[in-house]
Amino acid sequence: MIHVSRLTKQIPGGPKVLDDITLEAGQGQFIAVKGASGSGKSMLLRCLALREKWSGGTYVFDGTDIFKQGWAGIRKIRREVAYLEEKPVLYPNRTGLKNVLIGSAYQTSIFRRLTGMVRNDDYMGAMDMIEKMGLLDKAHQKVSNMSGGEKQRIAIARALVHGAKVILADEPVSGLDPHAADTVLADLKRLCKEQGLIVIAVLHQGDWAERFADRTIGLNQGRIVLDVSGRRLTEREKMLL
Ligand SMILES: Nc1ncnc2c1ncn2[C@@H]1O[C@H](COP(=O)(O)OP(=O)(O)OP(=O)(O)O)[C@@H](O)[C@H]1O
Repeated sequence: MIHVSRLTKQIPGGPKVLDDITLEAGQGQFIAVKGASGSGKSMLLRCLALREKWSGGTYVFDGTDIFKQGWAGIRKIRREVAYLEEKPVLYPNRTGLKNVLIGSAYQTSIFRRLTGMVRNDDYMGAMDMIEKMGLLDKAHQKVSNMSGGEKQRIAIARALVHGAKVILADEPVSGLDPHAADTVLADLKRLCKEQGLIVIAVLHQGDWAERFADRTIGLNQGRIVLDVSGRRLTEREKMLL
């Protein structure tokens, strides 16, 4: 469903930070990205989310050749590909439910943005998703009073309610305690299997990649040097990163 071919990112007047990346990801796959600091993990996710301009390459998503479609392609990515940062960007003084309902500007109709009105179906859809993320009792609590793991799960619920088919998560659990990290990753894995979601997550630390991912991709100096099914890396493979 995602087919990236020969993605290159050259910093103007600077180095090539992604070099000839070719990558496919199918529905229901949970892919971990590993690599040393500066290897290009965040840049890869940011390019897939179209938060960075590509210097070269083709990007086919869900059968659509994104760059050939102009704005329509960019809008498709904004709507269907969610980018989750380590500290999710939420409205701290609003409730979990409100945050899930709001969505991003690309996902919310102009009418709803102007009036703040919410259809009953949307309300129920948001509550269903919050329940799925195990946060029903926190739906009406302000996000500022939530833990890091709860905030991540609200951000995931928000992405899914607004139609995300892909979640790109940059170190989604690095600041969390082990139990909260496990909960977030287990939720993501379950959603992959239940909803055919594609998750691509930077999980460089610890053993999260081998415990939760179906596949691990390793980057070194902007190139893919490793692409293995979900298992522990051998000592030799770790040396490549
Ligand atoms: N705007 C920029 N201008 C110049 N260089 C940049 C820019 N953004 C990223 N880089 C460089 O691109 C390379 C890859 O950066 P990236 O943030 O993707 O690394 P990373 O693997 O995510 O690292 P970390 O694990 O430390 O977050 C780095 O060498 C970084 O310095």
